[in-house]
Amino acid sequence: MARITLDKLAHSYKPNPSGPGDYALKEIDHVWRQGGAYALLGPSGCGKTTLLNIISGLVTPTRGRILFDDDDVTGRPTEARNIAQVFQFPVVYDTMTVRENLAFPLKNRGVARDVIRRRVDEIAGLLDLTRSLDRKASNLTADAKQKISLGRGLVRPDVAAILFDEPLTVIDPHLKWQLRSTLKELHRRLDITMIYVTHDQTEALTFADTVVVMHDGAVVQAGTPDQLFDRPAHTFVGHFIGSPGMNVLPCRVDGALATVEGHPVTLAHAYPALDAARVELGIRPEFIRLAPRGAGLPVRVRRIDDIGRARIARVELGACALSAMAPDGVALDGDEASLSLDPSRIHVYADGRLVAPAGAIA
Ligand SMILES: Nc1ncnc2c1ncn2[C@@H]1O[C@H](COP(=O)(O)OP(=O)(O)OP(=O)(O)O)[C@@H](O)[C@H]1O
Repeated sequence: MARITLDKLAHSYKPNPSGPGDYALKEIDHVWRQGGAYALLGPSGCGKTTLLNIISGLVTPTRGRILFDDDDVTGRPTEARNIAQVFQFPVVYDTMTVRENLAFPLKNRGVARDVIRRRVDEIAGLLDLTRSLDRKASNLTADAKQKISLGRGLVRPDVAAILFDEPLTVIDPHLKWQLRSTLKELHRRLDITMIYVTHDQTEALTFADTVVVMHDGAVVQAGTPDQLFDRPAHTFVGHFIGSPGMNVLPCRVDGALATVEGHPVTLAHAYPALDAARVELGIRPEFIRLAPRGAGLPVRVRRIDDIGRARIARVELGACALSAMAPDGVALDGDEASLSLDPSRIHVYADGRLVAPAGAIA
């Protein structure tokens, strides 16, 4: 069990990187606390697997260090790092029984037989594999095989961390929900640092206490699911998290007044003068209400989507497309309507980064 520190870590797959564009991972400083349940979330190609491979020792970083507690493991191979890994696709020994597969990592380390039996029974119970324990792994479904892989990752109680790389990819959709809850429960019981890589926000938000969001080779925010929703540190986070994501509207800001497409928008705070190429206002659809034409920002309604738990209006404010909540029973006259924005939920971004109001403590 360990705290994992990334110290000025950067990685390029090119032999002679010259600029930031040559780096799959830009410089990262981050601490994964002992016992934390983390998700590493981001779109395809943002550098998640590269970072995971650096933590596990499969890739040696171009620059920087990786520490397990105070121990510098940067140059050490995977076998010397005491890490368990679960990959996208099952890694099981087909000729062994499920019990033998689960016992393998413990047997390899000379753990006593009765301890192995107890631990294997416990993990099999948690993963609902008890009835299959004496069956050969070769005869099982892909779901069951991936559960064995999960079990092999979880069976050692002394690992520094368990790394999961999109572990539910092959799992049947109706089982995914159940397995995510099982993993969360296992994390509570086992007190092991877990890092779970995914591009799926639902998986990240249900599994993790802390979600680390990556974009274009950099960590743009690490926070609780609520923090990511309430105060996205970057427009990418606002847009990537949420369904639909945060609206991001080009604007001008002058003190406590923003101007969007020529219309004034009152802010809850005054902002300092912003010296940025791009100034934007961010607000989630949940904090914008659609109303019949009248007071508020004048918009044109393109369509209304019923997403089950709510109705989302897709509207245009001048050249800006945005989404807003359409309250039940709202009756519109033609396609013209108005929007009211909750000022306390509006954020201001300069070149993609969240700006603190004037006088606020960052
Ligand atoms: N072995 C490699 N050699 C060269 N470039 C690589 C290698 N592995 C990854 N890359 C590049 O590094 C960048 C980050 O890739 P990485 O696989 O870490 O992203 P990811 O977020 O895990 O994406 P995915 O979810 O698609 O696996 C991408 O531009 C990718 O093309």
